[in-house]
Amino acid sequence: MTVRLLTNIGRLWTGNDVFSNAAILVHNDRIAWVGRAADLPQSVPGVVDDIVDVDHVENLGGALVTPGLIDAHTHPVYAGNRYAEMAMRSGGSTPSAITAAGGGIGSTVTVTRGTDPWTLCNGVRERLRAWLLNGTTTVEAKTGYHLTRDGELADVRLLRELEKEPMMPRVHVTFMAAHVVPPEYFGRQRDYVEAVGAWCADAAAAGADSVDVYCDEGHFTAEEAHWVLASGRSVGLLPRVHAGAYSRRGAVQLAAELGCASADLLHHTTDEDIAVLARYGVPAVVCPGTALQRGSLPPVRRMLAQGVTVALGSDHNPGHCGITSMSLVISLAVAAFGMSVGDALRAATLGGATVLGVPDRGVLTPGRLADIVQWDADHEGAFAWAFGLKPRRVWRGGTPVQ
Ligand SMILES: N=CN[C@@H](CCC(=O)O)C(=O)O
Repeated sequence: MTVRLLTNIGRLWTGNDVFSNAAILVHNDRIAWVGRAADLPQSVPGVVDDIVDVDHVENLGGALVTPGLIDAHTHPVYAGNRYAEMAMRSGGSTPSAITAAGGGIGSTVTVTRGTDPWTLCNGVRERLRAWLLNGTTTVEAKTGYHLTRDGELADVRLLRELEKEPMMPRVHVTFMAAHVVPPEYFGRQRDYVEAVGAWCADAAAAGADSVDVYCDEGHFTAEEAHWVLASGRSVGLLPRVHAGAYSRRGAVQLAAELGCASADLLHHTTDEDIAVLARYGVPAVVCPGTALQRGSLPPVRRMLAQGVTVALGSDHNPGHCGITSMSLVISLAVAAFGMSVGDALRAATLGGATVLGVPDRGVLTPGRLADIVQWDADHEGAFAWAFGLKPRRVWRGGTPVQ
């Protein structure tokens, strides 16, 4: 049993309250008490009889403290890179020109399939570690670059195994074999959709938490997405959907119909879509890094105004965006989506916890996980200023990350 007191916190942004001159008492992996240091009780029943007897006292030097950040949308299981494709796109090349030059998602599928598991594992480990060191204590991570039954299931297991290692964030594993149609199924898209539906039970058994489908032009129709998501839901996976990244193809309505845990990206979203999200309580995951890359921004302020729960994601993937810093994502959300710092920080903490169905985190209150970040600043406004505010220290479940 370990009791840890974090004290001399200049500004504590808990997600529910803001305290100045604050302290946090941590008992094992959970928060035991938070508040103004002046109100710290002498004893906390079941935790410590006398506050002078805590095992560790850490002076945070007047810094800003927040909950550990949560990245609600990433694609980290891949090998290789597509830097040349990024350069082409920046120079105005069309998606068909990029594909003709050997780029696109299919090229990552080829490289990932040809990479040995050890090398793939090392790459994913490095990425996940970067998230944690940047202050993100929970990462949603999708499969989707093997697109074979065995490869996708190995990806699920890889993520589950990596999460157990030291220096890793918590991982929410999403099975996304329905990313694109792989080459061996060209001309047989329906067969692939049915195969993926059947693989969902294996993915759940391998440890996946969610199932996701890319419902968009050049990917899957709403009817195909329905098949896969309903299959996943029937075996206990949380359904989520890539909706409106390039075009509106009925994904928002589908998300409402299936009670999806999230509709993601949402660049092409009308007021009617927003009303559907609000009415059916479907949270939105928005990703400023890739929205800026594509030059089409989701109407986030209108979503918030209509009461839609918003979470933020990096949308880290090999083809568009290498961000592993949610503090940078917060800066971009403020600058590009016009979110207030408070709304963006909430979307990167409580919003993510809501979307991932993990009520044990995202807010610093007694009983929640002690996933905590001390930042190199004394006010949360620094997130808007810094474009990549750095953590000074991160605790995962009460344990300092070295
Ligand atoms: N967000 C998900 N997938 C990306 C593609 C990923 C890639 O290009 O590898 C997309 O939006 O297109």
